[in-house]
Order: sequence, then structure tokens, then C-alpha cells
Amino acid sequence: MRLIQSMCTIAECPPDCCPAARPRLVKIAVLGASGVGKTALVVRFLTRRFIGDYERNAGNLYSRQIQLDGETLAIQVQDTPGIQIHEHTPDCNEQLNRCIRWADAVVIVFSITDYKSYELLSYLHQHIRQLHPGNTIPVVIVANKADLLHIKEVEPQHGLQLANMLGCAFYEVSVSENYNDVFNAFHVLCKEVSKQQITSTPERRRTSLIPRPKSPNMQDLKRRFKQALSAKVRTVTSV
Ligand SMILES: Nc1nc2c(ncn2[C@@H]2O[C@H](COP(=O)(O)OP(=O)(O)OP(=O)(O)O)[C@@H](O)[C@H]2O)c(=O)[nH]1
Repeated sequence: MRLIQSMCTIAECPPDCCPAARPRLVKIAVLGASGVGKTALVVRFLTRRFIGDYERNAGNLYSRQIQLDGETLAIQVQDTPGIQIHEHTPDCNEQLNRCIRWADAVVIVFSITDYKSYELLSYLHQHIRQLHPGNTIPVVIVANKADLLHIKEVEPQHGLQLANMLGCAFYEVSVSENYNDVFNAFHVLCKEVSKQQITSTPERRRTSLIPRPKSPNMQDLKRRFKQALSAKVRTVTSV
């Protein structure tokens, strides 16, 4: 199973579209225990559709372009297989670690109906920080299946308290019932990444803001072309 695949499972804009205006790339990894709704969350975010059936995660890479505060972003979302805890550490293999290192941001999903998926959060968060030393990679914690309160195993406030302690944004959603909360979780993440990318590459920001001066020979050529043209016009009219 290859986590980082080049295939675009859901691509809205082919890679060759207008290279000159190539939008900024934001890479997001979606992690969590098995069966918490990672794939459903990704598909809901990218297509607004909810997939009710369960199919073991194949670890697909999805990509599409979205509008965020007037800017077009190219989003790549890596879905991942369920993670378990093994002797107080998440059982992340090298492919999963490579995916976490690849990401600009991470969504950690747990289900309010599965206490074990909640217990995984802090171990997984610590693991992500170890793979991104010194970097404050944005992490959002999503408590999913909020429509299943009658079989809940995790109190809503416990998820929020843990997220605050870990310094993460927190969203309680029901992927099956609501698109907006899902969109907002990804929206917050993309804004955080955009802020980091803009501040971390001031040079690029400066050049992108100040129009590049035309190359002198181009301007010189135009001036000489105009002179030649007007001289020719003079000769014709003077005939
Ligand atoms: N009731 C309800 N069911 C949901 C919700 N989100 C996902 N599901 C269901 O939960 C099951 C698991 O969803 P997946 O998206 O496959 O979960 P996953 O985390 O990708 O699972 P793995 O592939 O095992 O890692 C599916 O049957 C989904 O339809 C939700 O918000 N509410």
C-alpha cells in the first residue's frame, strides 16, 4: 500500500492548467484510528457527498483546487489507514511517517462513539511533533459522529479540553449530517498554512507584490520600433 501516490483521485483542475498562475499547494494528512470516519470526512470535504458504506482505507491521495478568502489554493489530502496504539505509541509504519513528514498540516479524527480512538489523540499528536521538530505544523482535532450521541463514549467537552491542552483547533462534526463544520475544519487549517507559507517566504511575497520590471532590451526594442514606424509614416505622408 503506497501512501503518497501521484494519482489524483479527485482532481478538479488538471495539473497542466495555466502553469503561470499555479496556485499555492497545501498538503494535508488525515490521521486517526480505524473506522472513525477519515475517508468519509475527506470525501465530504472534497465533494460535499457523504459515503455511508464502509470500505477499509486504501490510503488515497486526493487533490483539488479551492477558493480560500479570494485565493485559489491547490489542496492535496492524504487519507490514511487506521492507527492503533502499541505499548503507548502509535503503530505508525515508515510509509505513514513519510506521509506525516510530507504534510503541511494534519487533521486527527476520532469518533465520539469510540473511546480508544480518543485515547490515541495525545500519543499521535506527540508523534507528529517528533516528526516535525521545531515546526508548529497546524493540527486540527475533529470529533466525528456527533449524530450518534445515544452511543457516545466520549464527552464533547473532553475533546475540546484535550485539544486546548495540545494547542490544536477543535471541531465536533457529524460528517453524515453536516458539510459546513467539515469545511470549516479544513478552512482553518488552510488559513494557518497560508499564514506560515507567506511569512516563511518573504522574498517570494515581495517579488509577487512588486511587478517585475520589463527587461530593458524589450523596452528599448519597443522605443526603436515606434521611432522607425513614425519615421516611415513621415516619409509616406511627406511624399
Ligand atoms: N453515523 C455516522 N456514521 C459515519 C460518520 N462518518 C463516517 N461514518 C461511517 O463510519 C464508517 C467508517 O467511515 P470511514 O470513513 O470508512 O472511516 P475510516 O476512518 O476511513 O476507516 P478506516 O478505513 O478503517 O481507517 C462508515 O460506515 C461511514 O459511513 C458520521 O458522521 N456519522
